Parts: sequence; C-alpha cells; structure tokens
Amino acid sequence: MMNYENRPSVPPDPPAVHARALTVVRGPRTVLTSLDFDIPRGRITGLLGPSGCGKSTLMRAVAGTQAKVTGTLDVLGHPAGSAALRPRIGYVTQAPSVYRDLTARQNLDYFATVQHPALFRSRPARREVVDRALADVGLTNRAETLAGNLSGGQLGRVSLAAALLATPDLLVLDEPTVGLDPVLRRDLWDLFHRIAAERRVTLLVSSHVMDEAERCHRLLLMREGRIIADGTPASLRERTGAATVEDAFLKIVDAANTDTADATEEALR
Ligand SMILES: Nc1ncnc2c1ncn2[C@@H]1O[C@H](COP(=O)(O)OP(=O)(O)OP(=O)(O)O)[C@@H](O)[C@H]1O
Repeated sequence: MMNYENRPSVPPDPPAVHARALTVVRGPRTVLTSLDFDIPRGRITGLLGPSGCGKSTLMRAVAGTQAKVTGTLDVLGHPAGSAALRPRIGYVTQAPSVYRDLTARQNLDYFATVQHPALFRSRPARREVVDRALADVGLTNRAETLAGNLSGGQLGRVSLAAALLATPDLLVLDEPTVGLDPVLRRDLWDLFHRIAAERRVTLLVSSHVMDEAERCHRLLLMREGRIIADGTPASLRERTGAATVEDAFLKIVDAANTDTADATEEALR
C-alpha cells in the first residue's frame, strides 16, 4: 500500500504575488499603508472593499503601472514592473481600452498583432486565437459589430478578451463585472474558474460587490488602504461566526474600530 506520509515532500509553488510593507503614495496621500500579503498561484483571489479603499491602486502596483511604490512587491518571481513580466500579465482596467471605430474582431486582431507579434504572425493563428477569446467572453455573435455600437459591459468584455489572447500567467481584473446582468456575471465567473483550473492562470479580481466574494478561492478584504482580513470565504465566515462574507467584513470592521477606540482611550489615560 502506498505510504503517503513518506512521500518526498514537494515544495509549495512560490506565490504569484508576494508583498511586504507595500506602501503607495498618490499625490499628498498615502493610499496603501504597509501591506503584507501573498497571492497563491492558479487560484482566484478576490480583492474586496468599499469604493476608494485602494483596490485599483493595489492592482496598478501589481501590474507595474503605479508610481511611488515602496516596500517589497514581487510578481511571478520578479520585481513588479520588470520588463520580463509584460507578456505574462493581462491587466484589464475599469476603463475599457478599445478602438470604437473598429469591430470587436478587428480590435482583437490588432491587439494580437501589436502585443504578441511573435506568437501570432500568421493570419490563421490570429484568427484561431481571436475566435477563442471572443467565445471565452461570450461575444462571438457581436464579433463584426463596431465597438462604438457595443454596450459598456460588452466593451469591457472586448478588453477582457484582449487580455486573454496570449494566455497570461497572471490576470489582473479591475471590477470586471460592473454593469453586467446576473446571467453575464455568472458566465464570467464560470470563465474565471475555467481559466484558473484548465490554464493554470492566477487571477486577481477586484469587486465592491460582496456577493462575488463567495466565488473566489481566497479573499483580501481592504479598508482605507489596509488589508483587514486575508483567507478563504469559509475561513472568514468561521472566524467571525458570520453567515456571509459581507457580515464577516462588517464584524471585522467593527472589531478594528473597537480596537482603535480602545487603543486611543488607553493612550489618553
Ligand atoms: N491621482 C491621485 N492622486 C491622489 N489621490 C488619488 C489619486 N487617485 C486615487 N487617489 C485616491 O486614492 C484612494 C484609492 O483609490 P483607488 O482608485 O485605488 O480606490 P478603489 O478602491 O479602487 O475605488 P473604486 O472601487 O471606487 O474604484 C482614493 O481615496 C482616491 O481618492
């Protein structure tokens, strides 16, 4: 019989993202304050918190587009922003970057040509990858529509399709489901799970909608530029005795406020 106890231990994969004392200053403000976290590979990590808490800033730092970042921030084994990371990260911002005078297909054909010239040199190779990306995001029947005539949610999905062209190792998606109806939201989350499971892609997905938390493998809960909790949805619910992640978040916020009030009272004594 196989003795699993004596199998040589396999070292765990290094995290996709490793941050220590990560701090970001924007204008006169420190918007991320000394964050410590790891993002595991091949999993979906949700970045949740209220509007303005710093989710986009954290994603920009991971994608390497944020200035004034201090502390340690390693992405796929390289310092964030390294040139070597460029082809390995798909980053989709909240503002879709799509040419409105081109069709959805022409946009993707263009991005495949300019962003991955070595990968998709031949027209048939581009056609295949563009067809797959359009199908991934449920836009096959809108392929020949001018982007200017697509809805906001459809434009966002063209941007997402562009990020999926070259099968990145890390996908950073800033609020990808904003403005989508429940069916499309569910379909996109199914796609994220397929990408993580079948293509071994790591996903970092932000949302301020707490019901999306349950769809993530792990969560980073943020508030006012700090990470206030880090764990699986189940572990956060168990730890706080809450029925939902939203209630867990509220309990953690209340506990943090009480701690701060206690510390302030203590200091004033
Ligand atoms: N260019 C800037 N200069 C100074 N402060 C900024 C700048 N851009 C953003 N901020 C501030 O940084 C903080 C974090 O912003 P960020 O966009 O990262 O939050 P967020 O959690 O992504 O919000 P939302 O969910 O609304 O997109 C906010 O308080 C915002 O006002």
